[in-house]
Amino acid sequence: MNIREKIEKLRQEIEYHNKLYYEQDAPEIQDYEYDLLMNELMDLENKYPEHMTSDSPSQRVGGKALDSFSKVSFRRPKLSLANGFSPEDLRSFDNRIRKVIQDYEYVVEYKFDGLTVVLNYEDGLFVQGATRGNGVTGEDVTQNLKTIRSVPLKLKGEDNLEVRGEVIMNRKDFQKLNERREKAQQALFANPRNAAAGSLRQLDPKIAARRPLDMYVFNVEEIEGSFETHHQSLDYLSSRGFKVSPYFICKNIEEVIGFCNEMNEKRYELPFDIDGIVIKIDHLKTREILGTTARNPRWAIAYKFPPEVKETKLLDITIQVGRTGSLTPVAELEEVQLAGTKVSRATLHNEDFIKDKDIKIGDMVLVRKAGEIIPEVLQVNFDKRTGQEMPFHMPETCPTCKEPTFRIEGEAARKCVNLSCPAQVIRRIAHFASKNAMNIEGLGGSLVAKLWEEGFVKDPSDLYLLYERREELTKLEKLGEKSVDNLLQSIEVSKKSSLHQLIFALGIPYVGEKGAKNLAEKFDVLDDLISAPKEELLSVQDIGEKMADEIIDFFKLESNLEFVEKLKSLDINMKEQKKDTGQDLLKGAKFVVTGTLPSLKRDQAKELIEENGGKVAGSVSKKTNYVLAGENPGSKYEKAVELGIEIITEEQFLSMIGK
Ligand SMILES: NC(=O)c1ccc[n+]([C@@H]2O[C@H](COP(=O)([O-])OP(=O)(O)OC[C@H]3O[C@@H](n4cnc5c(N)ncnc54)[C@H](O)[C@@H]3O)[C@@H](O)[C@H]2O)c1
Ligand SMILES: [Zn+2]
Repeated sequence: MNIREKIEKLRQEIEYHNKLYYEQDAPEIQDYEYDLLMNELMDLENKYPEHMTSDSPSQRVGGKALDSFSKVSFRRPKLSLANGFSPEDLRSFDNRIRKVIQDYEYVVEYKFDGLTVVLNYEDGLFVQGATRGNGVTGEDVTQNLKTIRSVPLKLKGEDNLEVRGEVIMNRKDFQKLNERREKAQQALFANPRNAAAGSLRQLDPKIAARRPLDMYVFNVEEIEGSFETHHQSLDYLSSRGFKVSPYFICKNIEEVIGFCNEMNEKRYELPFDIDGIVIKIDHLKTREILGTTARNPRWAIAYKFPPEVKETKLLDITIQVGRTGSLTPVAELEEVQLAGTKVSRATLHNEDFIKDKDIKIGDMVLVRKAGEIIPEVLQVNFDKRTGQEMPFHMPETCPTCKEPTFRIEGEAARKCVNLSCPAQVIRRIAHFASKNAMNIEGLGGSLVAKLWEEGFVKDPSDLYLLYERREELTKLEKLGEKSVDNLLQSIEVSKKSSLHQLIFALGIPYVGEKGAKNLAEKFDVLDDLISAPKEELLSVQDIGEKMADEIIDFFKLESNLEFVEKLKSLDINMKEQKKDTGQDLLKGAKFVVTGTLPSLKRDQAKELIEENGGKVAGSVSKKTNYVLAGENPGSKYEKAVELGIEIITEEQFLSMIGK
């Protein structure tokens, strides 16, 4: 790979994670790992400025504002902060400032791990609040913000001002919310930050109102009148009724570093998550002298805490059998507090990992919270070896079904290939019922295990016969009449799930949610997928060799085909319900809506476009077919003229769709 390709690959990887984090509030990797990727990119771009592009993720802030919300344009861009990861980083930040000025003080604040919002007040009344979006355009979440008790609706005073702050969820509230969701068998939030972001960006304010959100303000963005220092402005906000970020004044960078180290130890004593400390120049005139780059102010830096690592004893290694039969070794640990929660188990990935790291039972090991929920063992502390530790070997037979296990050439995992292995069957059924698969509410792992143990289900298709045994079910421990009826009801409803849900539910190895969607787009009925030759599979978006082979192997198995036939006989939907888009008058046409239309609200115009099979984009590009423009259309209009894209009025638009 040459440098340009390497940079491009990093950018794509970062864009992928940006989408998950900013648009879906569901990251796959830990922030720390993301920050490492971003740093690598910025280093390469610094070293090879000839490969710098203005659309690189290193040059932009945040994600994109979703179309489902009204947009808010900011008068001044909402910048991000430069990051530092070590005392050295902080000292070089300080040196850069010292080259320009010599006399200054720092204010340090917690770096709240939540979602940035910008609030506007007119004559002391809260009028509008928005997420940061991409820093230039945010999402209007005023209604949801109004449900947060720490957001003052009326200030003590009739100010016109704009403030910036962070919406967060306190850790205790987060735990309670997840407990409730677990009971209701709903997907859990990975951490308080995602829970806060997901809640604030709910389309239904009633749902947002039920989520325990909190907010801290940390900056005055605009105000009539002026302050000398940042900390005075915070005191002022406090006097106006805002809940303001606590701050501490530091005389020099060594004091700052001391504070960062102290807070790194004590961060979990706070009721909310912080992911670092923000260090800012206090004097506002000094800030002006230092100025900003495209992305960050030069007068501030965010010190990010390293992920917490703890040492503990590895008591034992047990084996978990997954849905596809993979055996995963699990570390059973002496309980430790890690990242604010109690941890007593961690993943050891596979047998190569254990061998490479020379991990033995009885070792003292270092553990870290990786990914989002599951902690991992990093390494052994060899200094503490006593010689009493026991080597570990993966079992030759499956711990659940006792059948022999195998390791396939080129794969890391040892597998139990017995398709009727109870551990696998239970996990397969739970997967089949899960939210993004057939979405059978109320049917989680523990209930599936119980149904299996009591002989109610042997494979997922048996779920659809449960109604015949309603009486028996109501006698099961902890399952009253009401919950049995609810369960049967949601099983019935699940029969109508879309084809892509069904494909995902089948649990074909490597075919995730996205793959299933792409497949369902290409093959309208399941039988077409089953009989598709490899070339045809390869022509589907994002389906590569490996996935194509897995799909073919899956449908080669007689038992899988029988399973599909059984589902058919039970009346399970096998077709993709294409959204009924009326007459498809605008099929595939890409629209951008701009300006104030004479009669339609922007959302209404969007709805009409989509109902008729068209697509709506937020910005004008070469791919745009029509720009629907009203009064005061602004820069999108100019762009359309520049690119020679057809500009239409509301009247013309309405006649296109026959109205
Ligand atoms: N895990 C992932 O996949 C993924 C993907 C994208 C981004 N991220 C994470 O998102 C972050 C990047 O987002 P970012 O652009 O918001 O930058 P940032 O987190 O590096 O820092 C800037 C933000 O800090 C916030 N902040 C909190 N307390 C503050 C205070 N007291 N004063 C000033 N600002 C304060 C503000 O919202 C500000 O926008 C990184 O932490 C990154 O790791 C993670
Ligand atoms: Zn087994």
